[in-house]
Amino acid sequence: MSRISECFKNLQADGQTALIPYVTAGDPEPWVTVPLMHALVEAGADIIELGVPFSDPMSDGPVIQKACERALKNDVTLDSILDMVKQFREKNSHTPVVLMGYSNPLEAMGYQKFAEKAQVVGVDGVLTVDMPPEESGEFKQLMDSHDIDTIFLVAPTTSAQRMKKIAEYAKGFIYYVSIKGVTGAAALEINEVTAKLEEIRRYTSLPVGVGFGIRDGRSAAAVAQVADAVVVGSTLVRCIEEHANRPQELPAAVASLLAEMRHAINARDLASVSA
Ligand SMILES: O=P(O)(O)OC[C@@H](O)[C@@H](O)c1c[nH]c2ccccc12
Repeated sequence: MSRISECFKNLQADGQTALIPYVTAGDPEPWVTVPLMHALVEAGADIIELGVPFSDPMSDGPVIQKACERALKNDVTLDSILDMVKQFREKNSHTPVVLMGYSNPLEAMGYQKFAEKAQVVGVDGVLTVDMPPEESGEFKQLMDSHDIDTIFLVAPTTSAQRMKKIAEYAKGFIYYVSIKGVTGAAALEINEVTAKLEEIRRYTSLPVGVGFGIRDGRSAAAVAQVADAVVVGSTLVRCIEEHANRPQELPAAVASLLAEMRHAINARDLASVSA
């Protein structure tokens, strides 16, 4: 069983929801990423979504776009990111790491080489925003044969027919993008999300995570009531931006934001158990 499936299985057994922070690798400086990942785990992260910075991140809003720019200015490459995962694994063998980004950097390395390296350093999943499952053939096969889960996005506009296709191709979990638009946009609408998750679950028994528009403990706790995982990106990345010129303080500051969300989710979980 993959590290991701194992993680969800354990959480579900305890009636808990996964908390998945997104951070861009190498932002604001390469050395920060590994200590930040450890701090996030300590603050309650169950899975880490590590962004591979890209020069043209078309699904990302200004906050994550700027994070990509900061990281790229430091010459962060896919190779150096794989090295960060390797370093992270020296002290953490249980927290799944999902590489999240656009297909271009993976293509540039070559899918075969990427699959081999990613498996060796301990990457558990990949989410390539601009690669729809129908076009993922060779890539997906390589990920499968190297035990790396392929995670795909479902959007509010995704048709039932495409949901079926995505459910066929997805491994690990399915990522439901709660709102149309880019990362860091408006707040999500919980009733709409609830209805959509019901629909997605008709097609898959995989866990379903929700991201986009989760900004605080309240929205995290609300989503946790209906989703298997809560993904938080821009709120954390904004905190990284604010600490860009005092990076020593950054891991603790970002971790404390995440810890607030963890507490809010747990409080709700407990309330619903006793209700
Ligand atoms: O930033 P938000 O609104 O909290 O949403 C999570 C999101 O940042 C993260 O999962 C992500 C970063 N880049 C993406 C591109 C597409 C889909 C998702 C993402």
